[in-house]
Amino acid sequence: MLTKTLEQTYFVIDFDSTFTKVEALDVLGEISLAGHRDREAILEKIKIITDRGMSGEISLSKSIELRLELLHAHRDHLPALIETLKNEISDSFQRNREFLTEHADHIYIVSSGFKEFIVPIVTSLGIKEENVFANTFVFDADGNIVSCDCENPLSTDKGKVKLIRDLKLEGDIYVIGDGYTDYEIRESGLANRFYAFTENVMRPKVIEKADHVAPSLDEFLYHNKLSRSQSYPKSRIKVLLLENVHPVAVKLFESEGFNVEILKGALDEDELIEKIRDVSILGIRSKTQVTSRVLEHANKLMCVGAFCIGTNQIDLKTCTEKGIAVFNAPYSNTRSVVELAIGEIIMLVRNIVPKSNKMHEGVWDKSAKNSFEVRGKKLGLVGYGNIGTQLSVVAEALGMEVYFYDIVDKLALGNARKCKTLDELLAVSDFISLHTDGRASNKNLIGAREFALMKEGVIFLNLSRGHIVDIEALVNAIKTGRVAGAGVDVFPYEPKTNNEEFINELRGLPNVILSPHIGGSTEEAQENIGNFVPGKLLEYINNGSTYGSVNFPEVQLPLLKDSHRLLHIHANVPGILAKINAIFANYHINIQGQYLKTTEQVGYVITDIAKDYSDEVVNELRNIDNTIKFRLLY
Ligand SMILES: NC(=O)C1=CN([C@@H]2O[C@H](COP(=O)(O)OP(=O)(O)OC[C@H]3O[C@@H](n4cnc5c(N)ncnc54)[C@H](O)[C@@H]3O)[C@@H](O)[C@H]2O)C=CC1
Ligand SMILES: O=C(O)CCC(=O)C(=O)O
Repeated sequence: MLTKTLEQTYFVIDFDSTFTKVEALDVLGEISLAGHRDREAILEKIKIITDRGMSGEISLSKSIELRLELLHAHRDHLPALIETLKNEISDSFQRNREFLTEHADHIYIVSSGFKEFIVPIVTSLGIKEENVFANTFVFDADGNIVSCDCENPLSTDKGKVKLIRDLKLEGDIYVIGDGYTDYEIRESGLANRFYAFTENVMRPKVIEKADHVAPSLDEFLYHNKLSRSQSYPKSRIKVLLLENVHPVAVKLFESEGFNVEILKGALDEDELIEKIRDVSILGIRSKTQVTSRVLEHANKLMCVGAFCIGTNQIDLKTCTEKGIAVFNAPYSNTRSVVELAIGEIIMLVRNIVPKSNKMHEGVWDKSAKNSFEVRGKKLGLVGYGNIGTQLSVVAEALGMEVYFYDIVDKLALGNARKCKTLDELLAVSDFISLHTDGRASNKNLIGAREFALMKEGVIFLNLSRGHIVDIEALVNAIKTGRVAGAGVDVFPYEPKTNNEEFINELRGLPNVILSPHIGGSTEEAQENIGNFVPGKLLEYINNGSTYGSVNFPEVQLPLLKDSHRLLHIHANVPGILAKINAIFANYHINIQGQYLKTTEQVGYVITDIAKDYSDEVVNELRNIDNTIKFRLLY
């Protein structure tokens, strides 16, 4: 539908840092200088020379000459170089092989690099060898690379201009490249447009001269309405990742070509309102509040990823009303919380923290008074979900008797005993650990009344959500000795960043372990979450699947193949599916696959159809009454 063949247009594409992610001579240096004692220093020099040449600071011929001198390269190094470059082809070129082969007659690779490595790389993606214009190495009798073919215009300044002039191409010329020498073709008047390619490097001097900036080949193809692998260039889709999510998540989005912004801390409501306007994918952890006010300004937002378990910080109802799918990571950090809880239970019942603090002050206080084993003691779990149940199993392995209370009827694991009421659990337990979710109605679930029901000298843990415990009541219970030790990881108010002071009445109390909401903060958990949540978000963006969403009708869709997928999100009112299908019938469109799932609030209809259909179909679908969001994928 969006394809257009530009019969008379030639695409002139640069190689280094455009077709590939890297500068090939830098890579050759890494290979040829392996084992050289000044390798790093020489490589740095080569990089500087490359950059100076690309940004037009020194002449091209000078840059080639200086680099070849430093390289000490040999013919035998070339196979390894080619192997490396094969893995370094720019992602958007890899994705758009179809464009490269379809337009092979009109695609020219013009580079001041060298044919010896360029030809094998570009021909592997369908470029014609006769359309590759580049330098060639000169070898000495022993196979050392000593120079380049001086007759070739591409080894001289303005060489690309000379070459294009000599080619006498009849038609429009669009140049795609990252370097100043690519822009020079446009400057000379020989090219109609110059696209500064920034997927791998950004050169301000080049960008300022460009007719258009292309963060990926998809953007170039989209701009020219050419056939492409992405219906909408991902470089135009902004991803905002807050609260220091694991770098693996950033990489996953970047390698798909998204425009990613990362911030270490959380943002407050007003700051987020400012940022959210042009954001399509938002990633947060537990601190960022995605309120209805924020969502009012989130006109482009398609999905939110909570890089944690809890989603109480997100206004899920408003997200659903606005057609924004929300995902979380329900299991990835549960083990980490369980291990911390077990560790704290033992530390608290042995009074280790006050003892350790005294030792640091030089006080040796050896005594068994008020120190106990956990074996045979009663552990009461409030909330028997993913964390509560795992803790139940591990605690039993330590010989503890487990009691639990959950508002939902849950299967007891091992020998754990179900309590009928919270009060019953509070009265029986030597240790109480909270593992409920953070729903609003759980606010102050544990307050003065509940502490009064607990055994004298109970050990109390909250690693779930801060608002579940009335802090003032906990402080009183500690001061009166009702609570002999407490482990608190979560607080009603938590600092937004590591630079903000932690202010709380629990500070300074004896035998109280305070931790900065790190129950789930282990390398393992964060890496797992960093893989899991982007996986869900990308499945939704790329394929429409909502499996695992916490607020959307869940569908696991087949991969899209040879068809276009139309995603229609609407308020769940009668008759929408009929209206959608009436439009397909009116336009004689054959449906290749259709899926419908609803929740109380919304309906989600996914329809796969053949590629040939008119724009009116899309317009009519978008305009059905009660439509919340419409998306097209191919
Ligand atoms: N400190 C940290 O870094 C972390 C904290 N968490 C928090 O831990 C909590 C538990 O997580 P999961 O076990 O994965 O959640 P989950 O959703 O699997 O389990 C929560 C359980 O609590 C029950 N529940 C809710 N309200 C209750 C109430 N008033 N009384 C009794 N039971 C109630 C639910 O029925 C459910 O079975 C959540 O609040 C989560 O946000 C999770 C991971 C890390
Ligand atoms: O690691 C975080 O930021 C939050 C962990 C948490 O509380 C959760 O997963 O619910």
